[in-house]
Amino acid sequence: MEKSNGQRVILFPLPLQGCINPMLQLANILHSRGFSITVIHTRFNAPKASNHPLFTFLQISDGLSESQIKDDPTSNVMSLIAQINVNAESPFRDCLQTILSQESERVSCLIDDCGWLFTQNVAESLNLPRLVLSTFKATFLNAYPILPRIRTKGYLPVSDSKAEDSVLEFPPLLKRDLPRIFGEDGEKLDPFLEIIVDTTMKSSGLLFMSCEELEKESLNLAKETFKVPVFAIGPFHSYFSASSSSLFRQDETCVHWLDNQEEKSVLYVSLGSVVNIKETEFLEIAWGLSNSKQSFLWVVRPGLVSGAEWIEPLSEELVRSLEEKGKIVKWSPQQEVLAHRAVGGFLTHNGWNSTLESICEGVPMICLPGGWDQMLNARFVSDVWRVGVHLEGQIERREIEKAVRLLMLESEGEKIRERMNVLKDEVGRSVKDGGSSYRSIETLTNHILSL
Ligand SMILES: O=c1ccn([C@@H]2O[C@H](COP(=O)(O)OP(=O)(O)O[C@H]3O[C@H](CO)[C@@H](O)[C@H](O)[C@H]3O)[C@@H](O)[C@H]2O)c(=O)[nH]1
Repeated sequence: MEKSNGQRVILFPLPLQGCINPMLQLANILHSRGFSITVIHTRFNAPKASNHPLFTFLQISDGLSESQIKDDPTSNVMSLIAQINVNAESPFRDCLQTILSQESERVSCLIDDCGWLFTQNVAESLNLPRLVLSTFKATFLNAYPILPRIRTKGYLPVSDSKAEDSVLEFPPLLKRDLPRIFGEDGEKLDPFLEIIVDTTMKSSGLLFMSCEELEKESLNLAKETFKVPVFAIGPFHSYFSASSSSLFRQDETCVHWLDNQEEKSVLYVSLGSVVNIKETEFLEIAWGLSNSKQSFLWVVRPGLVSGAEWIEPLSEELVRSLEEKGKIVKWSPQQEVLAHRAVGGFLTHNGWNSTLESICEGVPMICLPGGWDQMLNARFVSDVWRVGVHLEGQIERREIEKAVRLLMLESEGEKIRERMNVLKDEVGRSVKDGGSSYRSIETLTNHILSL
């Protein structure tokens, strides 16, 4: 850490793994620039304070009952976040007020997730500047003001003949991606989107875990759309690993298992912390992996398969065949896995963190997005950067086997890998001394000090 600058920043992540990881990376970045850090967090999905001894952690009530928390909370993330957004406002205000009245250091600002709906009002009422962290790609947040229009424009439902058409308002999205962005009750999103756009425009700045090398135009557009200073400060994964903020116990045995595998021979498979799949889809993935005859490390998060505790839908015969070439774990130290010399591909749901981590480690992808921003990230991976193969939603054993073999064995896979190495180097330069994100962090530091 640089010498303390005598100022404190308060951070407030949304209680989801994909939002906690970038917020704690931001905490590390700011701490290295001399800021003291306080993290306010809910009881649900509380980060492990003991992994971050340099920061102060304060827990507030989220108003969720024990049964709500036990009852697979990821099964409806939207409704969960909506509830916490109501329940946590008053405890958050009390907590912030107490910090401001007791803190000996100057509190320069609050930085919280764009998914919090009440924080801008609370911060304003306490005269505290607020900055917003988007844990999505800038291109996706830029679409928030126009998503309601796209939904009602007549693109939905999407006919087969139009599925491959581009969504002109939202490139590089294809019309076939839209149903999985809006889900069944897309109109319910509108009020949230409106509040997020409004509160972001009232904020003192907008941060992205991204860099100019990945999305210069979108970052410029974000400045125009939200009319606030924009800082692209990532991806800092190689400096501050996301592993330290893992909410689940990471199975370290998979790293020892990887140690015994050949260079770039293993496909890593993980669908992140939120996506749920049907049992039939789970079995298709299992057969696809088994039939591909490639080695794999597969994260099956308890709760991933709807209606199942873990891997019980797999027959003994299928487990035996899977174990010949692969290993299944409940949760992995993902960054360490992606950085391992034995890993040669990543079958992913394209959450923004997983997508960035894969790029940082130069691992080409097979895209199986579940919904929301993942649809857009997957299009960038397959159609724009061309560093992955898109399954186009076909969770079907032959398609999976074909994609795995293409990526891991064929010359087309080799070309994808070469492009990924180029992208990895470009993105890697952004966070090095003098790179675009490095400079953006300097500007951000000065901005915070000037608030
Ligand atoms: O076995 C595992 C699997 C994942 N991870 C980590 O968990 C995070 C997962 O984040 P992400 O890839 O973004 O996926 P989600 O957990 O699904 O993230 C949610 O939040 C993201 C950021 O807002 C969005 O991009 C996603 O669509 C949304 O589902 C990453 O840092 C991974 O390294 C592990 O440590 N071990």
